[in-house]
Amino acid sequence: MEALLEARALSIHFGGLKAVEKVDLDVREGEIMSLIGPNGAGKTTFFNLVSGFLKPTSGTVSFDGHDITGKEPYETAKLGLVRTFQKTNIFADVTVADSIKIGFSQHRHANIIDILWNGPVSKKENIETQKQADEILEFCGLYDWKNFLVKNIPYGKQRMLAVALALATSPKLLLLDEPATGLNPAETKELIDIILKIRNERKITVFLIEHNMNLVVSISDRLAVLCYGEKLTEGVPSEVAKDPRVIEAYLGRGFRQNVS
Ligand SMILES: Nc1ncnc2c1ncn2[C@@H]1O[C@H](COP(=O)(O)OP(=O)(O)OP(=O)(O)O)[C@@H](O)[C@H]1O
Repeated sequence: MEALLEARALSIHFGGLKAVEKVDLDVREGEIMSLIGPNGAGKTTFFNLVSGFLKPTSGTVSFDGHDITGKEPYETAKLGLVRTFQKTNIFADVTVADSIKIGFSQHRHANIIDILWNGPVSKKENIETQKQADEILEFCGLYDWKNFLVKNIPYGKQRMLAVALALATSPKLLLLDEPATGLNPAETKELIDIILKIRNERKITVFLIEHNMNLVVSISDRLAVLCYGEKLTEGVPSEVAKDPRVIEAYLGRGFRQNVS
């Protein structure tokens, strides 16, 4: 499998703090890869670096054959690298259906006159957008909530909406930052099924940060482990779980029990 995302010697220092230090990491096309590590290990900072929300102190990032080092988030998103955030950052006062339609708007071809007068290109696109929006809502288990205001749907559904919004942009690589945070067991199970479908049916590569070890181990093809900004190791979950350095990093956090 080819690497879709390649970080090489990627570093960022905040004053004296080496938040990410010389990390080499590949995410291969078609895989589900997880980035794990104790609190403060540098996981979110690493996501911010590869998605353009932070500029590296040194090192490079390439995505789908493009050097994206230091590029802005909208530029990486245009190339197909799209992320969600730990906290939901979605519009609260629009309906679920409308927020998804906003996600599709970047793909429209109708010009402004055509849109204002609902001309033939706009009409066709509206029908198409409606169809695609319904399909994504169905895919993410949100169809029954489509006419609710975002602020009135359960928290777990808001988290799924963030995933649906990212999917609406047709990404090649989806970065999910702690998608299971705050979800109950039933919602977590639903999330696992949806992540697997995103990769298996939509063929989208998934790279996630997650503290829920049962989730990580059950869906990931490979794991990379960060600790104090450095990559400790990477590999298939069963191997990583046996690595003494990983056990040491997680000592007292129940990592081994969760994966055996
Ligand atoms: N903008 C910033 N300025 C200064 N320090 C920062 C900044 N962003 C992150 N840090 C520090 O960098 C380190 C790594 O933080 P980061 O949030 O990436 O860790 P994490 O592995 O995602 O942690 P968690 O699992 O708790 O979310 C922490 O010590 C954090 O305080």
